[in-house]
Amino acid sequence: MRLPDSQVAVLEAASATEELTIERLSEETGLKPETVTGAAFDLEDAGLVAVSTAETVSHEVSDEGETYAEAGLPEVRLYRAALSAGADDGAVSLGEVIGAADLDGPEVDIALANYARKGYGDVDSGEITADPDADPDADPEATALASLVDGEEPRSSGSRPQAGESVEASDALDQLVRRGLVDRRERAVRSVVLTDEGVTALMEGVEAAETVDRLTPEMLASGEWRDAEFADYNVEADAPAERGGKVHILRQTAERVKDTLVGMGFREMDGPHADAEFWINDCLFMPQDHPARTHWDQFALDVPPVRDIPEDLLDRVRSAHLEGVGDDGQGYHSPWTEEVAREVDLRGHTTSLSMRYLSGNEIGDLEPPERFFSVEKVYRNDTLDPTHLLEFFQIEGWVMAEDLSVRDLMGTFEEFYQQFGITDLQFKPHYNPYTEPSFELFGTHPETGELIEIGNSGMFREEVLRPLGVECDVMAWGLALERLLMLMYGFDDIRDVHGTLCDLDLLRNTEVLH
Ligand SMILES: N[C@@H](Cc1ccccc1)C(=O)O
Repeated sequence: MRLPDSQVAVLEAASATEELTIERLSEETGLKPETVTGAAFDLEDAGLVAVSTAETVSHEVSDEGETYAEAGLPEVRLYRAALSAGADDGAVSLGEVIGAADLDGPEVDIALANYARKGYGDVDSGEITADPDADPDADPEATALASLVDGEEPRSSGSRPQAGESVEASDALDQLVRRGLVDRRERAVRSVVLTDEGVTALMEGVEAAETVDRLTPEMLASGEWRDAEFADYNVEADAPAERGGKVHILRQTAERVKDTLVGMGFREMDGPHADAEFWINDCLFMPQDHPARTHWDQFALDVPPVRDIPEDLLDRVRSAHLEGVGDDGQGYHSPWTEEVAREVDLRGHTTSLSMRYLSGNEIGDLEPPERFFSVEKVYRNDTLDPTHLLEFFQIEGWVMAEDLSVRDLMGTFEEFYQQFGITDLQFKPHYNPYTEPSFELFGTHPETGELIEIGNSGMFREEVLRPLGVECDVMAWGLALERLLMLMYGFDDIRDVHGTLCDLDLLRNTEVLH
């Protein structure tokens, strides 16, 4: 890494374990404090050091304070002289004592102003008395002044006493400030510590760039700027990354899927997430004792049963289950009750929406040709693993037309997936209670090369279509949006995009192209 000299010097002088003040770094680098501060902030911008600021108060003895520290405070000198003159026994002449104390000019007023205040004695009508119990050696102001002159800070901050410091010492210091014997300075002390990145940079090696990256007041003052070679302004330098909010890639891809299907002439379906088992299962000719209907697979809700199921449709579906459809149709020889049909589950697939639309229940009776889709959430009580969550987005779709064949179904998938760059679809014969024939769809994972199941499909059977009142053919499917995403972006664990384990970099950096 190449950095301007001052930054290299500060980086090398800084510690990873101890915060060093600008002053200390200035001593160590031989650079001016302002230069160190500027370099420290630049290094902080680059993430190599952290700069912290503490407000501190310091005290400095003024010239007058220095004089008194040496000669004694005027009031103390007055007291000693008064004692020598016997003022502890009775009032003596003030003039004499002042002369003996060697006070002149303003010192006289200062001595008199502080003498009585500090309990050394009284001054009245040209005479002075001294309190024999007063102890000039213990004068708090003199003590505080002496320790400041010795370079000790009697206290560290503020005008209030700090822990471990007497009120007396704090008051004494305030008095000294008020008397102009001590100057109080409040300032911000900045400290610098290396960050992990800074340590890494040092280990990898930093070099001083020969060029100057900024004009400083010192360079202007010294004329050094005339010979300096200035670094080019680097418009490609890394700027701090700004991350705004972003629509989740799953949502973005869902939108793209919707656009694609709309482009293929489909209309969107909409409907309840919690629905009657009737729409989720019974219309689909799933026997009421079908394993996927148990609560192991679908989430059952403990809510009142659904009432508004069209009676005639209910009768036709019941009859399909019990007696079958058509002259040689066979129903299931298993029990079927309306109570079960009216129970409410979280939908395990959005084929419930297809049933609602195909039955004419949503937007009235439909005439072929028709195409509908939805990209919506479904819920299953699956065991969590890299390809299963308790909920996922299903791309539901169907085409209603005269004389449809499996070729139409395959051709539709090829056209759809091609728009997402997936051209190696494989079809496997499958079984669904509601479609015949049925196919599972597979795609190859771009990273692992594994075949991944991406959907399920088929031609709805008579037992489904006749009770719904549909006379022509309907081909249909349910595809997993998350699996499509896996093939598009190459991640191999669904939990990378969903939930607490999600891969934030993947979510931040993946571009969904429309
Ligand atoms: N409902 C099926 C998908 C599907 C829909 C329509 C016809 C065929 C299959 C599933 O969830 O897997």
